Amino acid sequence: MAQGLIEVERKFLPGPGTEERLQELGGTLEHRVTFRDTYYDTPELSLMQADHWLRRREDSGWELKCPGAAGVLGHHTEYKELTAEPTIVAQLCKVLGADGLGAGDVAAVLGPLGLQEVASFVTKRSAWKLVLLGTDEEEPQLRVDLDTADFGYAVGEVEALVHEEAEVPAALEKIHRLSSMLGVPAQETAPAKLIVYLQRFRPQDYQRLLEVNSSKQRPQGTEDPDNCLG
Ligand SMILES: Cc1ncc(C[n+]2csc(CCOP(=O)(O)OP(=O)(O)OP(=O)(O)O)c2C)c(N)n1
Ligand SMILES: [Mg+2]
Repeated sequence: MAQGLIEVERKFLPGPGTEERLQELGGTLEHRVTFRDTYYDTPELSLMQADHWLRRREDSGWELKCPGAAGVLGHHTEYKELTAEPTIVAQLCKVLGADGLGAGDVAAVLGPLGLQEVASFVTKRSAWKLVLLGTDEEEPQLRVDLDTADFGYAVGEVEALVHEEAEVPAALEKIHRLSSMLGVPAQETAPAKLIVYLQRFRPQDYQRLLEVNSSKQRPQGTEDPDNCLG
């Protein structure tokens, strides 16, 4: 993927008819693929607490997702995806307040930055692409990924990749239109696979993240219907 693209996405819970509906809407199945993701963080989850998500995806390398202008907003998220290792290292040092580690390989700074594996799981994905009828055929084309993780959680995402913030509103409009055509209830949110993994297998870490997010997002004494962990 090109460096620094903005991923705008909305997650949903797929049903048994989702693939058929995608076909009816003119979607084409690009591929079915299986991959392992391993996520890294400090023991205190300093990266996740700062809404940064570092992972190595088998066969495609390192990636750091950093919040875009909106981060998590209502039912959609907006993240920059960094894939060039020197850029990832520079951003890790910035977020973790470390200096003088140079701009080398990510693997070489894991130890010095105190980063260790926090989650690892395999995903089976069917990847679809689709151009909505009635829109110009220019980018952003929409992508729909239907994922099933090896710990039994299935989640879908409608996604557009754009180059700059100015393109985000149009991408969002298309994402919401397609979500509705797929029968996704307007208020539905679905947690990321990693979040469900933490909830099931590292409940204390999950709780820690929840607390940090609640205190960041919620004015004192109000409800939290839209916690950003989904
Ligand atoms: C509703 C909601 N979604 C995501 C986040 C942030 N977040 C949680 S885990 C996480 C990292 C994993 O992102 P995700 O899109 O779930 O991964 P995946 O679909 O496997 O990778 P892709 O192939 O799309 O790059 C993020 C950004 C959040 N706080 N709230
Ligand atoms: Mg995603």
